[in-house]
Amino acid sequence: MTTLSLDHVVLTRRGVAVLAGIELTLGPGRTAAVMGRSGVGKTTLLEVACGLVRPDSGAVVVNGVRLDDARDALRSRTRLRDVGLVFQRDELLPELTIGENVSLPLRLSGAAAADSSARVAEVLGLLDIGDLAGRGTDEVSGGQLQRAAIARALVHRPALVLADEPTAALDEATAREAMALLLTTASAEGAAVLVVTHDASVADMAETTYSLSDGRLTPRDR
Ligand SMILES: Nc1ncnc2c1ncn2[C@@H]1O[C@H](COP(=O)(O)OP(=O)(O)OP(=O)(O)O)[C@@H](O)[C@H]1O
Repeated sequence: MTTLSLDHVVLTRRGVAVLAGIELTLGPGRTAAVMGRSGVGKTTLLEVACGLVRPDSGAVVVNGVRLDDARDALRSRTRLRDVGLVFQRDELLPELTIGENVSLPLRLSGAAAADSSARVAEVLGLLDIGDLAGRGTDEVSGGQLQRAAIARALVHRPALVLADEPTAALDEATAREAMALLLTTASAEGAAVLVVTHDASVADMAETTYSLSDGRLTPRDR
């Protein structure tokens, strides 16, 4: 089954066709990156892919659920259950520990505390931050914080992980390390990954890379 399918997706904002016929499919465990200059529509593409924003036309299917014409409740449920999201920064809650932050998607989907803690420990271990569960978000490095954000995106075993400039706040070496961990851990768990970034060295770590311009995706040579 296809994990993410965007079929002729069109979205106009303020008279500009930000997405002008996007075609993209990703299967389980596959990874893709989208590059493009600032304001070209990369974040918008992710918002449409997770059902947060409805396109004007075209079909968006995530893990077998058609989102573009689904009711709000189904779009929210699908996003909670089937999608993991990673952003650039400032996304972990400072009043919770690293472990508590990572457990949130599980707790929100109703998992029992005991089941959650075993899975949280597992996924923190996969990202090599198993010893940081009890720390506050201000007691770890930027790279460790981003690993925790990746752990949180993966903890509920989503079919699809969407990442918006996930390494932009990190130095080059830490960025590559975090991106490699995101791609390998997600793929090993069978999740498809779509990353948007302006950083070619980060994008090139995905199996396929595209450029977004004038509302369209074109495969990028590398
Ligand atoms: N909620 C909104 N309402 C109207 N226009 C918006 C909205 N969000 C974004 N836009 C516009 O849509 C276009 C695409 O924005 P988007 O954030 O997707 O770009 P981006 O490629 O992610 O940019 P950056 O790399 O700077 O984050 C921009 O022209 C932006 O001003």
